[in-house]
Amino acid sequence: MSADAQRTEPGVSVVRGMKAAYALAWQACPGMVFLQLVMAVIGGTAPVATAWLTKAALDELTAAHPRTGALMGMAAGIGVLGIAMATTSAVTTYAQGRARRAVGLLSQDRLFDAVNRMNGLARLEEPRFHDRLRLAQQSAEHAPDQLVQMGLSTLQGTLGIVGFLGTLVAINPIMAGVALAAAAPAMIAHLTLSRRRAGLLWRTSPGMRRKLFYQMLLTDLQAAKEVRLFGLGGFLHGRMLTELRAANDAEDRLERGVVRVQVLLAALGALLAAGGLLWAVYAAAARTISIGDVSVFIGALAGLQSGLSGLVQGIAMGHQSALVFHHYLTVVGIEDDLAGPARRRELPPLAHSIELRDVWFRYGEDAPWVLRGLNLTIPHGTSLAVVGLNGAGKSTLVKLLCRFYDPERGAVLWDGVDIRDVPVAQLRQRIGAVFQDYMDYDLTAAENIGLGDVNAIDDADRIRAAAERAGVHDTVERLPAGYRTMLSRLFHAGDEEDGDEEEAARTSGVHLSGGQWQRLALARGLMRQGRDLMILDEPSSGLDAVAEAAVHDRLRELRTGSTSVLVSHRLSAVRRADRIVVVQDGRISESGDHASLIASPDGVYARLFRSQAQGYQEDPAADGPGPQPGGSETAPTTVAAG
Ligand SMILES: Nc1ncnc2c1ncn2[C@@H]1O[C@H](COP(=O)(O)OP(=O)(O)OP(=O)(O)O)[C@@H](O)[C@H]1O
Repeated sequence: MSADAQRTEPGVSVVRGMKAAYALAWQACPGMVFLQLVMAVIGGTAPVATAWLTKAALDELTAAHPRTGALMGMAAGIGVLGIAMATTSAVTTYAQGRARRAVGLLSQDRLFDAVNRMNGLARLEEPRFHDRLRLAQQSAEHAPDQLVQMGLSTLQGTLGIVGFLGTLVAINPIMAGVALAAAAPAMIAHLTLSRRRAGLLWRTSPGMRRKLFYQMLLTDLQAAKEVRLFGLGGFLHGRMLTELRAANDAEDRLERGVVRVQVLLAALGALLAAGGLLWAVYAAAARTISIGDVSVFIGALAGLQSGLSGLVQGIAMGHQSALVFHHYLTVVGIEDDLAGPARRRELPPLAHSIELRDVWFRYGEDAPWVLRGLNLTIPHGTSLAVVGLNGAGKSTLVKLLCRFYDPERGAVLWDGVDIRDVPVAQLRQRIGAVFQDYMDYDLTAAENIGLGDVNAIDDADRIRAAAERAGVHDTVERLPAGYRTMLSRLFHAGDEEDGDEEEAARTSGVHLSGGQWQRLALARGLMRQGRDLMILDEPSSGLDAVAEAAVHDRLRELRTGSTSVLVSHRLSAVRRADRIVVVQDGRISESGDHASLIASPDGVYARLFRSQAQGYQEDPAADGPGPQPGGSETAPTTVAAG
């Protein structure tokens, strides 16, 4: 086995995995697990009883004076056992299906409960976490069921094996010992292979996620424009196949090893069976055993061999499932990526100020510092605007205010209380926000707004008021079904089973423009109006000039007297904030109101303001002599949108 395959599963406890999977199955559906247990006992004992009854019947038949009554009884017994064995399979399949569905539901519930328990963003940014989550999802669906099946087939197999083994020992103990010993190498080989398979799943997981990513790009509506215009289809398709081929190659290599092992084991089993048959024929000819003995011996040897082989394969499969189930257990047991409070405190309604005190932050131990000892105070009831060049750290500052990450050094204080000491949910209850990278939800227009305060998702008046404040009410009203319109071309509104296709067509398939989506996001943020802190990170970048001016006028009214942070590159939007700060080199480099900042001509703010203002002034070159003859060959025609 490659060292890598071993390395992928450090410290995995198979026993722990099995125990947890059994507990999960039992909690999800005890009745069906018990039914499977009963069926396993019947399935394990019936073949042995059939073999013995067959022997007795054959011996009776070859006896000097066969008793008809006894023979009929034995034949009836064999028939009943046959019916029992035939029906167990159907009942087991039913019980298995119900248990699998119940386990799937419970395990997915626990898995996503654990994902929701993570309050920060850091873990979701770890590729390895996504690899683990993918395997956790897969194994949550299958592993408990596979482990239950393994347990039951082990029980069933063991019962059969004990019966057949006892039979063989009675007739030929040496043959029994040999058959048993032959199972040991098979067990070792299968366990090794199952460990390698689990290791392979872990190692190919990044590639399989990349494959899913390329697949998603090939079918995603949002990506479709670039994919088609830049002709990326073939490129992405090729990359997808490369990932798939790499995973297939690794699997093929493993399967070649598996086939070698299986051929060897099958040859060993056939040799053993042939040896047993030869011995039985020889012994019967020599009259040391009866014809019935030959029958039961052959049946018992075949039964023992197939029982042992099934047992070994079942254990190996369970072993592999337990190894993969380890990913599920890891995710379910995962700790919040934000540290718990050193001393828990309640968060008071904001009365004085929010302060970032000597905040140092970077996105990873090897990543460069984004904030380097930043100090900033946001007094209660004032509006603050944050400006700076791309990558200066403005959005990072906002993310620290929402406690999506904790500073590496320094603290964020809310009326003097370190926000690490209060429950995260309490902090976020007090904050309203519109993010730069807001979401477009494939839901109805009302839901897209109502999600801003999920408790009020059915409150039509509040949703409408938020839409009006964001200047999107008229747009929504004009949609085919108003606020009930589904903003998606991927899903229908409501239940398709209702059969109201006309209504479905009316409420589905509407797609908004970029600016309209942004105003919906703004309305969503405004559902939380009246919270202690309002954060607006580029809330108007996609709006047309008229809408932007109108939105900012409204936002200014809303922000008056409340505490707000506005991040924007549009300096026309920030100029009326109570205070403007410039983030540069991880610190606040300038601070003041518009007039005082513009008065320092060499300052970053003044330079940014001048360059934006110049952009709106007349461009002398535009009034020049116009295109020269032949110039159209070199000058491309451009169409600007947005
Ligand atoms: N999740 C992240 N993981 C790693 N680095 C990040 C992450 N988010 C941002 N960064 C880095 O942190 C720095 C600051 O990013 P941030 O988004 O805060 O800048 P910004 O001032 O808001 O920029 P912009 O004006 O372009 O929106 C950038 O160098 C960026 O590459």
